[in-house]
Amino acid sequence: KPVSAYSATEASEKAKELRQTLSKYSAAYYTKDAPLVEDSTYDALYRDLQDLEGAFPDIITPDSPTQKVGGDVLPGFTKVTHSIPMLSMGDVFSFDELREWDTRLRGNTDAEVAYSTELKIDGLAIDLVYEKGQFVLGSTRGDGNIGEDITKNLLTVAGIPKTLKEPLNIEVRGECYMPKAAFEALNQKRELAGQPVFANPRNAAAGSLRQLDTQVTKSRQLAVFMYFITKPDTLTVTTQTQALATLADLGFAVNPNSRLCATVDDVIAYIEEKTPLRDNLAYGIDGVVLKVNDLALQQQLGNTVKVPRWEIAYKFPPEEAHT
Ligand SMILES: NC(=O)c1cnc(N)c2cc(Br)sc12
Repeated sequence: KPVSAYSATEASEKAKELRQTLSKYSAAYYTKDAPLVEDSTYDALYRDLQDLEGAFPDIITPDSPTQKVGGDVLPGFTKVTHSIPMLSMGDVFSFDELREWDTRLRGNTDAEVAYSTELKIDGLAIDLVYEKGQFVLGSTRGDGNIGEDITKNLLTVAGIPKTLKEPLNIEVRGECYMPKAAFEALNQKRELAGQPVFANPRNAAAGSLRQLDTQVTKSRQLAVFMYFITKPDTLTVTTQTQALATLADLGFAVNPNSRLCATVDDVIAYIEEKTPLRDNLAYGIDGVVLKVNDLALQQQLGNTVKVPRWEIAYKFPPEEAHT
């Protein structure tokens, strides 16, 4: 029955039952040679638990299979070890924090600092590998080092060329998302079919991509915005703005709202300009990303244990609950 039909108590009981069932199934899957159920059954129950937890966050328990560190790799998917870790990103929640971050960064280098300022798409990170211009491997972020092979599913997603305009060996990263209109239509359909609805477009995109049934993925109208080339030295790309232009030239969907900002004041002006447009965008965004534009300087600044020093996400205040 739809998640919206559950009372908090029922949701908590149903979640407990799902956790027990899922851990029984995954124990059998990983320890015994014969799984107890089809992957698709496991995935469906896993998603039901995710949907319930999405609608009733306080029923989430630390031992829930959905809470494994860094997003566990679902059974049924081949694992992919990323060539370069897919790090997450630090974030700030106010202009004052953003200015502090900018001051600290400028204190770390004598070089000129300019920022490529980009919208933070509310989807899930993906990695795409091309060999001689052919798309050969697509994967999720997973825990940052090991993700899931979702190549077949990504072949159904708009904005991902199967063949590049040049026979390049290249690896690119971006965000896969479900457009708001597709999200609304999907939830209406699920509601009518008595299936649990998705809590938000990001969950819907994740659930649609991490599907073992590619036909389901194909039906979900997913799209991407690409924003990162992991091996730019194979190209004459030395800045992030050039990387974005190159991605577009190669046939990838690139978000049109990026801007080169010379100072943090320019970034704040960009944020103030873009924030009111948020509700009119065809896709969800949850903030703005600043990246040091010069790629050599990014390397020089490096990463902390968890996140790069050369980029930060300014997160929008949580949107008032949609009625
Ligand atoms: N434009 C960007 O760099 C960008 C956009 N949307 C996102 N969700 C993310 C996440 C990381 Br990590 S970077 C980035």
